[in-house]
Parts: sequence; C-alpha cells; structure tokens
Amino acid sequence: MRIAVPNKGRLHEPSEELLERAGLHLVDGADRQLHADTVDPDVTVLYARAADIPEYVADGAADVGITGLDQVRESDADDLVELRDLDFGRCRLVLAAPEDSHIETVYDFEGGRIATEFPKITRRYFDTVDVDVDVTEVSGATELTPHVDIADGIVDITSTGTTLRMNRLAVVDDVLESSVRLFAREDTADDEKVKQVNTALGSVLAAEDKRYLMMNAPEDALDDVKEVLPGMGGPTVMDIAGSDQLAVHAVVEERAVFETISSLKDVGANDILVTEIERLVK
Ligand SMILES: Nc1ncnc2c1ncn2[C@@H]1O[C@H](COP(=O)(O)OP(=O)(O)OP(=O)(O)O)[C@@H](O)[C@H]1O
Ligand SMILES: O=P(O)(O)OC[C@H]1O[C@H](OP(=O)(O)OP(=O)(O)O)[C@H](O)[C@@H]1O
Ligand SMILES: [Mg+2]
Repeated sequence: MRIAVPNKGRLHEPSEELLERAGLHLVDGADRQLHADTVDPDVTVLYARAADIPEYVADGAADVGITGLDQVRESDADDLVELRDLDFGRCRLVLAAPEDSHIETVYDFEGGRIATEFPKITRRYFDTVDVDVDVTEVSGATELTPHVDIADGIVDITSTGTTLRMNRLAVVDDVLESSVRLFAREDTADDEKVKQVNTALGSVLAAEDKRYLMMNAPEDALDDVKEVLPGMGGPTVMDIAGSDQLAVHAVVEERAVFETISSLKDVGANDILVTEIERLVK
C-alpha cells in the first residue's frame, strides 16, 4: 500500500509527523526524497507535490493521499473518496479585491478579470453565482496581481489574513474552507490496509484533545471521585497493595483537566498525575 505525502511546503512536516505518531515510522532509505519505507513492510510513502497528490492517487501511483481539500477540488480526479479530515492546514480560499476599489460583492466582478492558482475552483465558483469573468492562472504571488493591473480581484488562500492585509486586499466572499484530508480511490477505500492506516491516523487525532488522569483516593471518597470524572465509560479503579487508598485512572477532555483537578482535590483525591495520550483506538 502506498501513501502519497507532500514532499515540501507547509504540509510536509505535519504530514510526516502524523504518520510517525500513528506508529507508521519512516525508515530512512537512500532515496528518501522520492519514497520511504515504513516499519510496516506493506506500507510505503511516496513523496509528491501537494498539488499532484490527487492525480497520483487517481492514477494508481499511490493508494491513498494526504493533501489539502483545495488541491483535491482543483484536480481533475473525480473518483476520489475522502476518508478523514486530518485537522491541519486549515485555510480558506477567498475572493478578494483591493480595499480601495468599488467592489463590494461578487456581482461587481461581472466582465472583470480574476487571477488565481486555482482556476478550476474559481471558474466553478463564478459559474455557480452566474457571474462572467476572465480567469487567469498564476503560479504564485497572486496578491500582487490587482496592483499591477493584471486582475481586478483574486481567489487565493488565507489563514491569518496577514498577506491580504499587507497587500491592501479585502475579502469579498468565501469560496472554500479547506484542511488536509486523507483520501483514497473508490476501489481502494475499503482495502484492509487502507482501513488500518485510516484507523491509526484517526487514533492520533482522537487522543489529541484528551488527557489520562491517574490519582489515589481514599475508599470512602470513591463515589465523589466518580461523580467528578466524566471519563469514557467510567474510571478504572484498582486496589493499592498495603494501602487503604485506591488508584483511579480516567481519560478526560483536555479542556476539562484544570477544573477536574480542583474538584478531585476537593473530594479527597491526591497524587494526581496528568499525562498525554499517544493514541486512542475505540
Ligand atoms: N497560509 C496557509 N495556512 C494554512 N494552510 C495553507 C496555507 N497556505 C497553504 N495551505 C495549505 O497547504 C497546501 C500547500 O501549500 P504550500 O504553500 O505548502 O505548497 P505550495 O505552495 O504548493 O508549495 P510549493 O509551491 O513550494 O511546492 C495548500 O494547498 C493548502 O491546502
Ligand atoms: O493569511 P496568511 O496567514 O497570510 O496566509 C496566506 C498565504 O499563505 C500562502 O502562501 P505561502 O506562505 O504558502 O507562500 P507561497 O506563496 O510561497 O506558497 C498563501 O498562498 C497566501 O499567500
Ligand atoms: Mg504556498
């Protein structure tokens, strides 16, 4: 089974890190630039440009791919199946125009020119709103084009909004919300190995906002402790040899940890440990 992963750019490192955390450790080969083996002899990694990954999966060069939804939508590939939102590379594709222009809505672009790295998504968007524009494909620095009279507006990626602001551009409309997805072909989506990889990646995401709490508590405090712990399926309770205390373990939401610890102390729990969870397979 081959996984296509971005070879550079901002998605490269987080994609590799996610595979590592999922237990699919990469084994260094001489040609790590092109592909890599993993600890699972049946799973290899193919490195490709983020924009080429949907095609690689569609053509069968890889069985699953990791790249932005924007890239999947911009590709010609149509038999791709999304398996999971991997929850990084979050950004928006927006329609933007110079702040000092008279453009306020998409309809003000009628008969105008749009520059973008995403011509297909852009044409589809303008078709949907039934506005006739001339779409010019550029390969970068899209934000500059309205200032050099190449375009009246752009469709481009934004996340913090810094680049738009720096180029005195204002958002006119949202075109697409994107984040990195794991996707497959229709004919690979149900493969056993594909499912295993999907489960492994999902287990990392499921663990991310959870913490494992361990504590000791006097026996007569157990009911109160249980009351405080919202844990999945209730806490695990164990006897401690030679002690009248119990050991209590539970998984809790990360954002509830602070409050939970105060409440646990109030009802008599002590020696409370909080640890991260690497993976959580349900
Ligand atoms: N500012 C951003 N914030 C969040 N995600 C982003 C941002 N810019 C791009 N992305 C996501 O990352 C993907 C790849 O962008 P990136 O800039 O890393 O690659 P690239 O520009 O295609 O790289 P290169 O041109 O160097 O090969 C985009 O398709 C999008 O899904
Ligand atoms: O809203 P912001 O946080 O400013 O992010 C938006 C910018 O990020 C991306 O560029 P990137 O940094 O990937 O550079 P690139 O043009 O070389 O791809 C994108 O093309 C925008 O220009
Ligand atoms: Mg970029």
